[in-house]
Amino acid sequence: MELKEYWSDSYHSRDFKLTRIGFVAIRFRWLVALLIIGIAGWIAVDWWVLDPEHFRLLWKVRLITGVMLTPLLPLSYLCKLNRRWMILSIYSLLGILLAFNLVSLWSFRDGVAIPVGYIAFPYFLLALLGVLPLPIKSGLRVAAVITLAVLATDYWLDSRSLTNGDLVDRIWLLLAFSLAMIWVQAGQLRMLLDLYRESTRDPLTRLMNRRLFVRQLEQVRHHSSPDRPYTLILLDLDRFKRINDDQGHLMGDEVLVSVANTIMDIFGPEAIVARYGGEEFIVLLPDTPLEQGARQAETLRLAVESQPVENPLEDSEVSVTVSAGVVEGNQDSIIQELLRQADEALYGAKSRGRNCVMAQR
Ligand SMILES: Nc1nc2c(ncn2[C@@H]2O[C@H](COP(=O)(O)OP(=O)(O)OP(=O)(O)O)[C@@H](O)[C@H]2O)c(=O)[nH]1
Repeated sequence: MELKEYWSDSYHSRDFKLTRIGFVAIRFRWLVALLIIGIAGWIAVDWWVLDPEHFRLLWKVRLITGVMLTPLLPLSYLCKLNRRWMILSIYSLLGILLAFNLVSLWSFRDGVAIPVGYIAFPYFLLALLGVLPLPIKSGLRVAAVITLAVLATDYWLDSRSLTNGDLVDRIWLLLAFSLAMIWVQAGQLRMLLDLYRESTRDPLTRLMNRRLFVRQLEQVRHHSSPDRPYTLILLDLDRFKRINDDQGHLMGDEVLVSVANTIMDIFGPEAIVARYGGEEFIVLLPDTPLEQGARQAETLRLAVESQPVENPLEDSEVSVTVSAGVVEGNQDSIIQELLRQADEALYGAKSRGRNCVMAQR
């Protein structure tokens, strides 16, 4: 994982962004549910610990806070749909909890000793938010909002008694808890990204796997229009079994990696390339009509044919060729049907003697 991926989600792929938001939504929902139970349940502790006057006010404050948190539960289902809902949900949670913190501390303005549970609440909140897999930039924003709100509350309520020493002590504690929260959040993010990559990448070629490819294809189909079709190219290495049998599986693997690199070089960053199966690759060219896609497939075929792959173990090289089936899709295409047509076109190319491209409408 690169450093910039820890920093901001603008460096994450669209698919991972959606996956992460889905995880945040689930954890957020659990967090809200636990907070509702915890804040309301704490009434029992208050009944035991507080004098009747404070208890009479604070049980109502706790109940109102619990009621205000409740709409966040259905909101968490919307927050898995896009980032804006997620940000709105998290900051609504912060707003409600910081208001709870303000009102409960204000209720002790008469000089009565504040129970430690109330003093520790913002630090407890920072610790809890560590469960969300947020990038550092988002974590810093959350920490800044909590820190500023807590310092403003302290200043407003304690302005007469807040000495420089107190202030430094509180800032130091908030900083320490904020750093711990960001550290845990970054760890969660890393774990999620590692698992995501493991489950969506082919370990040999590092291309995306079929599962992720089909999801990407569905996205491209969804956003295409009749005047902006897309092209699908299904590629299969010719007589690959022979390479494995004659030169060994290690050389077979070398060939697969080499062809994957050639595909990436020829089609460039706009193309969506995946390892579709053992010696099959698939390329999705958004905004590309069939004729243009077929021309690019032919360029690739020539490139693979002209670049023998060197054997890493001995001083020899092996010639490789590919066959390709090319089809065009639009918004109305059924994904499984499109893939079947591409397979049919590829079969046609193999039947014509291999090392050729077959385009099919
Ligand atoms: N080295 C290596 N071989 C693989 C891998 N995945 C699949 N294969 C091999 O790919 C070969 C595919 O062989 P076939 O399906 O018979 O196809 P082919 O020999 O390419 O023949 P045509 O497709 O008809 O041109 C099999 O021998 C598999 O063992 C892999 O990850 N590494």
